[in-house]
Amino acid sequence: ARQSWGYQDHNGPEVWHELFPLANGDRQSPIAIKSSEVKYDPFLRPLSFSYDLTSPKVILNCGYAFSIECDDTEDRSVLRAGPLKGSYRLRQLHFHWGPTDDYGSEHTVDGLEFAAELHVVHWNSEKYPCFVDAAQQPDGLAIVGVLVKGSQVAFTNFDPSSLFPESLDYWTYHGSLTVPPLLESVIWIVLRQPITASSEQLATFRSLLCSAKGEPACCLLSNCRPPQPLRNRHVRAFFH
Ligand SMILES: CCOC(=O)CCc1ccc(S(N)(=O)=O)cc1
Ligand SMILES: [Zn+2]
Repeated sequence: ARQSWGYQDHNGPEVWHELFPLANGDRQSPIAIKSSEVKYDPFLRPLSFSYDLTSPKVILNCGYAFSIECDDTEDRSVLRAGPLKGSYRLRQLHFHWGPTDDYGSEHTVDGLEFAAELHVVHWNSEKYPCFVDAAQQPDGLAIVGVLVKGSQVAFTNFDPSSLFPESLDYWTYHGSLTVPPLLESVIWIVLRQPITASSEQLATFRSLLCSAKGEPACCLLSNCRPPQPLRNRHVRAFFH
């Protein structure tokens, strides 16, 4: 089916509310993180993850990005601890980027926009039977956001933690999917330290097509949603 929404003027983030009223919800993502306004929470624990190299199955164009889809029929690749209660099962990972290396991340830090952003998506497999059910619940999903800045980088394996920076310091807040259906079911864990990608890698992101087969080729030059109102939310920091 043709995508009802996208990132162009006629179907982009500014008009998503017409089809998805949750766009104006009270826990939307991404947000602009202001490090002076975050609050250190001593009860937050370090992140704990264990990823099985055989979990990733396919890489595909999901319309709003390219995503690496994982086998989530059993608890082989999970994220635990951090701000979470229980364990969250790896579902997929994907990136967001912009039309140039100057911006493209979804979360911003102190007004700083990064070249891109990696999202590693997990669902609460202790409380819910599947991803789609979990995606409807306020504590259903846990997504690790990794900021990507432009430059040279080498990474060689599928293990998502190979894309994590050396420091696992993070901010956390309650938010939503950043693309329709914009479900407000996400506990966001945004790592403070960015990773790096080369300009060529970022240009390759932009070569992904958002047009359907047989249609004139149209490149997905940008797939980042701007920051949304914080409303009545606090961002907590794992680090001082
Ligand atoms: C219930 C069906 O919902 C989906 O398929 C959503 C998939 C989906 C997962 C995560 C994200 S993000 N950018 O917030 O990490 C967006 C979309
Ligand atoms: Zn995403």
